[in-house]
Amino acid sequence: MPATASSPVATAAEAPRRTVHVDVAGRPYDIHIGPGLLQEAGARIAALRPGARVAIVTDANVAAVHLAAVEASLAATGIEHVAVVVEPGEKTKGYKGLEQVVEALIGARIERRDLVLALGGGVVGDLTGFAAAVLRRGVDVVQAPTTLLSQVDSSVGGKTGINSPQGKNLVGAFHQPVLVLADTAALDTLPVREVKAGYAEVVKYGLLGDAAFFDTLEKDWRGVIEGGPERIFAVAKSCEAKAAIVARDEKETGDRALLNLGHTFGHALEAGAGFSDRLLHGEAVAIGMALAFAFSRRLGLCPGQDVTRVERHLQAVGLPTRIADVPGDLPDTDGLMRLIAQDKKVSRGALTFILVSGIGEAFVAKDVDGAEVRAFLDEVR
Ligand SMILES: NC(=O)c1ccc[n+]([C@@H]2O[C@H](COP(=O)([O-])OP(=O)(O)OC[C@H]3O[C@@H](n4cnc5c(N)ncnc54)[C@H](O)[C@@H]3O)[C@@H](O)[C@H]2O)c1
Ligand SMILES: O=C(O)C(=O)C[C@@H](O)[C@H](O)[C@H](O)COP(=O)(O)O
Ligand SMILES: [Zn+2]
Repeated sequence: MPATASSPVATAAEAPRRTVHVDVAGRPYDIHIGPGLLQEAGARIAALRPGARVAIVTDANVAAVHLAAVEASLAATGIEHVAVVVEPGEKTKGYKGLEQVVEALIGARIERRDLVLALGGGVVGDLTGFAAAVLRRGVDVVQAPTTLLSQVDSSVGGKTGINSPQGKNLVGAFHQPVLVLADTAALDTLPVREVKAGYAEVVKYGLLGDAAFFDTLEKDWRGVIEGGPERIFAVAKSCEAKAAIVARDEKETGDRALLNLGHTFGHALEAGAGFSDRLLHGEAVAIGMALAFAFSRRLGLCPGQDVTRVERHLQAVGLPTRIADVPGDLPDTDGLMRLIAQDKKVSRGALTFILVSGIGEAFVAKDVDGAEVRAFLDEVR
C-alpha cells in the first residue's frame, strides 16, 4: 500500500497518488485519489476495520465493469462480502431504491460494525450513504466513487439522501464516510457525456472561490475531460476545496452553502425534467451556474465580462448553459418557482441564492426577492 501524504496539490505534474484529509469534527477521514485503488479496497478496508463484513452497493453499469475487481480484492484479503445491484439512473435515488437497498442489507444481516461500500456515481453514493445512515440507526460507509462527479464532489462531505417527486434530495441525512477511495482509472470506462457533467462541479470550485483554478481550467480542461495528469490534479484540487469548506461547516449553517452555486436553479430544472436523463445533475449545475452569474449581473452585482467568460468556457467544454438547451418540455415559470420554493436553503419562506460579484467570488444571499427571480426567469426563457 503506498504511503499517504496530505500536502496541498500545486501542479498537474505531481505524483499520480494523492491523499486529502477531511478534518470534520469527531469523524475525520481520508480521500485517496489515483489509479488502482479499487484493487486495493480489500487491504485498505481490512486495515481500517479488521473482521468487518462488507456489503457492496453498486449499479448494473458499474457492476459490469468494476465489481469483479472489488470483489477479488475483498476475497484476497479474506473479507466476507455480498453485492447489491440497483438499476442505473437518477430515478433509483428515490423511495423504491432506498427500500431495495435497505431490505437487501437487512437480508444480508449487515451489522452495526460491518461496512457498506458504495461503488458507483453520485446516485449510488447518495442512496447507499443514506441507506447506511438509517440501517440499524447507523452503519459506516466507505465511498468508492466511479464518476468524475462523485470523485470531485458527492463522495465527500457526508450529504446523503434521495429525491422526492416534489424536489431534489429532500429526504436525507448527513452521514460522513469513514474512507473514500477515488480510483481515477475507473473513469476510463465512463461515457464522455458523464465526464463533462462531472466537470461542471469541478468548474464550480473555481467559480465559487478560486479564480486562479478557473484560469487553469480554461487552459487545461481538455486534459481533465480526456484523462491524464490534469484530471488527477483537478480531482485532488476539488477534494481539497470541498474538504476545507466541509471541515468548517459540516451541516451547512454558513458558508458550506457556497457549494450550492448553480444548484437552486439547477435542482428545479432537474426536478422539472422528471429526474430523467434529459438533464444530468452536472448539466443542470452548468445551466444553474450560468444563470447564477447572469442573475447576479441583472442585480448589478457582477460584471458582464465575467458572465460571458463563464458561459463561453462551459459552452467550449460542451455543457449546456441555457434553459432552452434542455430537450423536451419543462414547467413554466410558475412551476419552476414552485420547485425553487422547496429548496433546502429557504428560510421562513425567504429564498437564499448563491450569487457572485465575479469569478471566484461567490457569496450567500439571503432574502432574495422572489419577484426578481421570476422576472429573470421570464426574461431568460
Ligand atoms: N452528496 C453530494 O454532496 C452530491 C454532490 C454532487 C452530486 N450529488 C448527486 O450525485 C448524483 C449524480 O451523480 P453522477 O453524476 O455520478 O451520476 P450517476 O451516479 O447516475 O452515474 C452516471 C452514470 O454513469 C454510470 N457509471 C458510473 N461509473 C461508471 C464507470 N466508471 N464506468 C461506466 N459507467 C459508469 C452510472 O451507471 C450512470 O449511468 C445526483 O443525484 C446528484 O444530486 C450529490
Ligand atoms: O456538498 C454540498 O454541500 C453541496 O451542495 C454539493 C452539491 O454539488 C450537491 O449537488 C449536493 O447534493 C446539493 O445539496 P442540497 O443540500 O442542495 O441537496
Ligand atoms: Zn451538485
